[in-house]
Amino acid sequence: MIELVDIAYVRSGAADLAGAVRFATEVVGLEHVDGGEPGVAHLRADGRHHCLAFVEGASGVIASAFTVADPGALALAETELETRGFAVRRGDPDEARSRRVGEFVAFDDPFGNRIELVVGQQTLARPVRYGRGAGITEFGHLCLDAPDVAEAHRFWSTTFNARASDWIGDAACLMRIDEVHHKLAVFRGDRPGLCHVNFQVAELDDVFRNWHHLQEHDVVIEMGPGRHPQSGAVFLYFLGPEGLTYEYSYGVRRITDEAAWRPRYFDPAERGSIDMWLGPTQKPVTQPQISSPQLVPEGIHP
Ligand SMILES: CC(C)c1ccc(C(=O)O)c(O)c1O
Ligand SMILES: [Fe+2]
Repeated sequence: MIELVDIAYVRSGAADLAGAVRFATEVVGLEHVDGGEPGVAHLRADGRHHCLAFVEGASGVIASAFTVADPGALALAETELETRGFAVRRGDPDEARSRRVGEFVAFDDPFGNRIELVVGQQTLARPVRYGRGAGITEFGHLCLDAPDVAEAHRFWSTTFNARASDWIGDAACLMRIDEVHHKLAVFRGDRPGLCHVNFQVAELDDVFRNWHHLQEHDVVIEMGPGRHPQSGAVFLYFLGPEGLTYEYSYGVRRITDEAAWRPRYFDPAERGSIDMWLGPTQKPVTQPQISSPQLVPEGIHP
């Protein structure tokens, strides 16, 4: 079994790179870390060098990345995935540099979501220079689409150390890799893609201040403010450029007594199963996976 230590980043294609960066900084509140790399923009939320990278090109998610402990663990993960029949590709040094990691490997999950496993993700020592005072404290979780959520859970919990924290019937599974209620979620969707990226905020007030800010900037609010009964977090989902859905949330549960926790099964048909405040709910817009069937380096897709 491969041990995921943390989430690392999401890498997304942006047809309008400047527009995607403007939104991520001025509206969402992330920092643009100027790496002097033409066509690539890195956005920072916490100690990580970046948790979101936009790459100029077709819109769509390129990869979602997780950290493993060290180069030895990465080599073992590579072998383990190959043994399980996955095609695995080692990133080359230029690609690793662009991701600000020491090494990485890429593979597709059984549903076609491109996943990268990384080691040596760069940390920046200086405080984050947030684009605005949204109250962001950290990159909270990422949510992928898959047509069969139970099968996705089986994959993530047998190949990796992900554990189901809660289920929303066959519509979604929220999985933890540490004490945080979930750092990975899977939502039922016909095609592979990124359902949303989540940023935690410091205070309940931040969620509501951000709600007003988004409305003043004519941003499409997809859901919320509301409260998820699963993590207990107060949430707000909104749609950014390039079809990327962002979520702010405050107050996510921590599961500190691992042995005592039992996943709960919420009925998606019950009003309140997604929002305890009974607001209107809908599936967030998914950013489709850019198809790269051959696991070849970026830029040389046939
Ligand atoms: C609607 C999605 C899958 C969802 C459900 C619950 C939580 C939570 O408990 O925090 C989320 O963050 C979600 O994204
Ligand atoms: Fe979420």
